[in-house]
Amino acid sequence: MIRYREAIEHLLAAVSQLPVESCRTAACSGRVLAAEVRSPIVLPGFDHAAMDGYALAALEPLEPGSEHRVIGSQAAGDAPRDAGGGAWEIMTGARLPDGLDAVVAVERTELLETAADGSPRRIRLLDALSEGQNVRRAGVDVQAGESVLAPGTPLGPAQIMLLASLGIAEVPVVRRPRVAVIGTGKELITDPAQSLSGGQIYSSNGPYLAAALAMAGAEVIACEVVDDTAVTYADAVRRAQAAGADLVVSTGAVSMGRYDFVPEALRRLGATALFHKVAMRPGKPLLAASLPAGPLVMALPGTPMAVAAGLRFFVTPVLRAMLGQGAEPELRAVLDTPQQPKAGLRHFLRAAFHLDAAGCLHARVMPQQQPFRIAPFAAADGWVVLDEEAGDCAAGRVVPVASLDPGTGLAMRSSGDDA
Ligand SMILES: Nc1nc2c(c(=O)[nH]1)N[C@H]1C(S)=C(S)[C@@H](COP(=O)(O)OP(=O)(O)OC[C@H]3O[C@@H](n4cnc5c(N)ncnc54)[C@H](O)[C@@H]3O)O[C@H]1N2
Ligand code: MOO
Repeated sequence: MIRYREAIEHLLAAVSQLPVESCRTAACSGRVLAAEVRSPIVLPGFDHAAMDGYALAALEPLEPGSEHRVIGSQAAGDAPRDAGGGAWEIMTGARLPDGLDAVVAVERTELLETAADGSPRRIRLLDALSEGQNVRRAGVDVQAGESVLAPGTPLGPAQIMLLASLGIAEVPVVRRPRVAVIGTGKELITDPAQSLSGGQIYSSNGPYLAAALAMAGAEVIACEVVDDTAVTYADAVRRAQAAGADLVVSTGAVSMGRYDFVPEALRRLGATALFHKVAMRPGKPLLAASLPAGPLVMALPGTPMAVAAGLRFFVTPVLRAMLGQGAEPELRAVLDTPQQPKAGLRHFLRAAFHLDAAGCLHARVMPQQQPFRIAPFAAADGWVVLDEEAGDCAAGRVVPVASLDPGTGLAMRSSGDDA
């Protein structure tokens, strides 16, 4: 039985980054950037007004009470203009006429004279005005040629705003890992409209994995359930292979029972085992193997929390490697509930998080940690990880934590007041 770190090393040695493809900026949310993006233009593109008001030349600071003739009007979208020696009415976002360098907000002026059409002709300043006031200078946000996004960046709405503002229509992204999900067990019912009989249960691992894999950036190309035979399992793996899967994630049939045929089925397919059984709880019987012509197979134990821990702490790092991303940054929290983990095993525990008054993150390990229990998982905020040498953990110990799902930040649903 190997340890977690060693198992991850074996997995990462078996995968490499997937090919690069082009993606429309408008459609790139959830993708991972494959190459550095440099800006083709400056941002802002020209000196412009930050307020609706008047643009003036204020290299020599202007006195409160000074009066100025208004000779033109400039709105957002208007072409460059020469100031022509006077003040200009100006709107927020409008390009400053050449020769002007300061903007006074309209409410900080007194209107002395208007033209027949109602446009301002003469104004008085209520305050002093100096160069640069209420002006957004060209290039202060982004310089031309500046590196704005690094490879490996997950693209979301904020990055789309930046790319769109730079007029970048397409970006290089890493192809989504193609993942086939295979559930095993004749007890499983996949149609929620079907009523259960005898020892049947609704399959929850398939829908969970499909949702979690998508959040981790994968494309789920198949999600099926096979019965308890090595032949149907091997057929499903072959179908995944033919469909171009990079990864097969299966659940169940990897433990010690008479119907736990996955190791044998993979052997017969010519797969090379990377490891079987990891010193951890839950999910110990996890098996990983690689087929000669791909894909990598990660066979998670069927128990729902073994699937959840396997997805979060084994499949997610593999997908990150395929997407050209490094290891997830480690997060830590103060443990509120003392724990006595079994020595030599890594424990993945469901927990509720809250922030204390000082803004420090706390984790309360839920009392119901049995691996078959699904309800506490759906009520949890995330995971507490206790490593093999953690020993007895008193309250107050700082421990590693992780978000409940891959690809998300920490979220918490309680303020901690009820702690
Ligand atoms: N003699 C031993 N028995 C067991 C051991 C052991 O070391 N020696 N390990 C236990 C551990 S730990 C785990 S975890 C389970 C893993 O067993 P399998 O991977 O063989 O999984 P199954 O037996 O097929 O299923 C386990 C459990 O999960 C339910 N299940 C399966 N698939 C789904 C699904 N798609 N949706 C919802 N629930 C599912 C299944 O009905 C079983 O209840 O083995 C222990 N036994
Ligand atoms: O590792 Mo298993 O999920 O404890 O039952």
